[in-house]
Amino acid sequence: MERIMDHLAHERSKAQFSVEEMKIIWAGSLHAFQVSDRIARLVASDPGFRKDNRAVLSRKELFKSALRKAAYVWKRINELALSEEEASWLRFYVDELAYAYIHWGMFVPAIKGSATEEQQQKWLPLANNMQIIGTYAQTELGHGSNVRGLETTATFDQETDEFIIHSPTLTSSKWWPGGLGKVATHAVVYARLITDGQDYGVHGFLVQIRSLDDHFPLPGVTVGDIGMKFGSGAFNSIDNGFLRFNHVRIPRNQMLMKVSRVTRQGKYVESNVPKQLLYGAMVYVRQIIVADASIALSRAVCIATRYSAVRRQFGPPHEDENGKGVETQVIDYKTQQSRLFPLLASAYAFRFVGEWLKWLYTDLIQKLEANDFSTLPEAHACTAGLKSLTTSAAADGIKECWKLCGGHGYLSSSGLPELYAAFVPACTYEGDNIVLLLQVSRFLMKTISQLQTGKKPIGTTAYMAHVEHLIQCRCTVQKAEDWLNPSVILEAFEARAIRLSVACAENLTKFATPLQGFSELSPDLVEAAVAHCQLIVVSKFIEKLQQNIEGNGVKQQLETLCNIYCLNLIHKHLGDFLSTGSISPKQASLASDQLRSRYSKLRSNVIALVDAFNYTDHFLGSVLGRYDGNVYPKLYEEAWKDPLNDSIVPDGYHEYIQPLLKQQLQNARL
Ligand SMILES: CC/C=C\C/C=C\C/C=C\C/C=C\C/C=C\C/C=C\CC/C=C/C(=O)SCCNC(=O)CCNC(=O)[C@H](O)C(C)(C)COP(=O)(O)OP(=O)(O)OC[C@H]1O[C@@H](n2cnc3c(N)ncnc32)[C@H](O)[C@@H]1OP(=O)(O)O
Ligand SMILES: Cc1cc2nc3c(=O)[nH]c(=O)nc-3n(C[C@H](O)[C@H](O)[C@H](O)COP(=O)(O)OP(=O)(O)OC[C@H]3O[C@@H](n4cnc5c(N)ncnc54)[C@H](O)[C@@H]3O)c2cc1C
Repeated sequence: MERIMDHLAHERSKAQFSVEEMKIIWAGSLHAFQVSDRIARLVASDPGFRKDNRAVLSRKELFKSALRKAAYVWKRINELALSEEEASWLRFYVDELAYAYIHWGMFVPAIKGSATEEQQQKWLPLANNMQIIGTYAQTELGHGSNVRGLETTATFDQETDEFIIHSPTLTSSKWWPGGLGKVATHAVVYARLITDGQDYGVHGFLVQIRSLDDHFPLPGVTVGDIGMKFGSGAFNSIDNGFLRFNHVRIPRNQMLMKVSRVTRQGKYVESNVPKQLLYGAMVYVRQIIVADASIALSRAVCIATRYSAVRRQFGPPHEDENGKGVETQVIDYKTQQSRLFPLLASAYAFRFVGEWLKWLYTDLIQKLEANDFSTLPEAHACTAGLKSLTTSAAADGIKECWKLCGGHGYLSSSGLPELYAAFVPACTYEGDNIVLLLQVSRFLMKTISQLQTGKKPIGTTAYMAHVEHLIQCRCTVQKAEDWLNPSVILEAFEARAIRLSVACAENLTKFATPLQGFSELSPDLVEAAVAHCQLIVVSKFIEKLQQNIEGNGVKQQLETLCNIYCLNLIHKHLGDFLSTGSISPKQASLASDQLRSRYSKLRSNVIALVDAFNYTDHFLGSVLGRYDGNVYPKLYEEAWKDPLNDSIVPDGYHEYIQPLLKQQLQNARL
């Protein structure tokens, strides 16, 4: 036991940089680090936030436990008079999916984004004080991705000055909204607005669905939970629900009227803001999900890295730091490094691109407030594309981390199965990842077509202004070290991205209609969108390194991580880089050489690099990822805690095992 604890300490002593300074870089600022660190410790030390029994609870127990925690969170927020920032850290570290995620993450933002000032003044105080609990009811049984296909209707009745909300078909039942099944009192419901006999498409409406006195559904409302979801624990603590309306009436002023409104006379009036703002809550949540992706991936990487340093298998006998003969740490196998280190690098890359995306979103909001809508298309493309790219990579990465931990990774106590089950739906919710990439490709094709009109591409598409150069340039790498030059990397990624996009644009012209072309070429368009999004991540990582980064050795570690992130992408997408002529086969081979050498350079720092995430053992929730590396005794201890071990002889022995054994014995005697 002692040896293993010493082992991680030895790993930490090998770090070539200041972990404390890296913690600040990871957190984003000294202030963010201090607040999050304080709240993380507060949560970890409070028995009310225990979560180690989650996997063995039944659905009902799990749900009730999540309700209890959500109420306790609210109590602590008020008792401690936490600021909004501290409160969101508290919810984050409690790490229990519950209705509050949707209430704060979608219901409140939808009101802020789509309601008029007057409506906000009425509804936001109620929501902010949790006098009402809200959900976001968009998706239906029959349509999720195709928002324009939603069937729920909101028909204006001029006589009573009300909207009648109705579910005309089974497929129009709302299906999936979190917190809807058993908790929410109100919902932002997306429905087709019909007035004067005309259908004006999907709009948002604020609808009360349960009584604030006895919690029963209001007349005309049928509501319930949609059932168990994948994995133990994970999303089963939350009540994703179904909802049907039978001619439910709401006052006219509960239509969210920032984008358009209906007058007392039933006239539909558009405001001067773009219709797409109706989808504003999705833009907001997608940028949050990019930050979630870096957190979920970094959690998994932290577990797999610490465990890989503790675990030993095979190998020529080594001497450890105390001169004892030991087997090889699995982290020293090159295959383990080539699977794990790119994931560590990705966690950092996603953190930085998430930080940038948050800036982009804040900038968008400021512009929208000044009636400047010019950056909305780019913000939509970036949030959609990066949400897709980072969640797909993080979900795959978590699964890889579990396999990197061998058999023990499959145990609930490793924390990895639940993390995977909780995160994998991020590839679907807030927009299916493929559907979102197709949105990005649409944006790219539009940008390319506008190049011919002389319109200058801006922001993340600014590189497209150099299309002529990027289409014909040749990569200058001649030796492996050349791959350490950021401008060489950047140009290779820009060349690959634009060549894939231009090829799609040219091929699209060969079809009878753009629609047909888009449909036939959609796999290629998705690849072009991925290339563009990877370029954004790469360029934001490189930009981060150009900032003033303090701390002993910190910048050097980030440079190595950036190199690994980029070179591994080249390695994984070699087909793209070679087929577009962005690099040559010889240069690809030099990139692989450089990648291997970066792994060796990173090796002694990896434990410190995951320590820099500053995750408490409570938050990690993993025996394999414990800070002290004391894995085996704790695994044994955890095993004893399983309810099956409550009794020596299992329940069912007398009914099913003993008679069987006796029968066999009798048969043998006959
Ligand atoms: C127990 C816990 C244990 C452990 C925990 C451990 C770990 C936890 C780990 C992770 C979990 C972490 C966090 C979880 C937190 C919260 C999660 C909780 C719940 C999830 C909540 C989910 C909510 C939802 O899913 S809500 C529903 C979302 N739905 C969608 O996203 C639908 C997707 N579809 C669309 O967006 C659209 O329909 C469309 C695909 C865009 C197509 O629409 P349409 O046909 O109308 O559009 P066009 O293509 O014609 O485009 C028209 C035009 O508009 C532009 N456009 C489109 N969208 C937008 C937009 N959003 N903003 C701006 N502009 C937009 C488009 O580009 C076109 O423009 P042009 O005409 O110029 O081309
Ligand atoms: C855990 C979880 C929580 C959720 N929470 C909420 C919530 O709070 N509120 C809410 O309103 N919704 C919620 N949702 C619903 C979610 O937003 C939708 O499931 C999501 O938008 C995907 O839509 P879909 O299910 O209709 O998938 P579909 O669109 O039916 O996708 C099925 C398949 O078809 C493909 N596909 C679809 N369209 C195209 C196309 N045009 N081109 C190519 N391929 C296509 C997809 O790639 C996918 O492979 C939640 C979902 C989950 C899993």
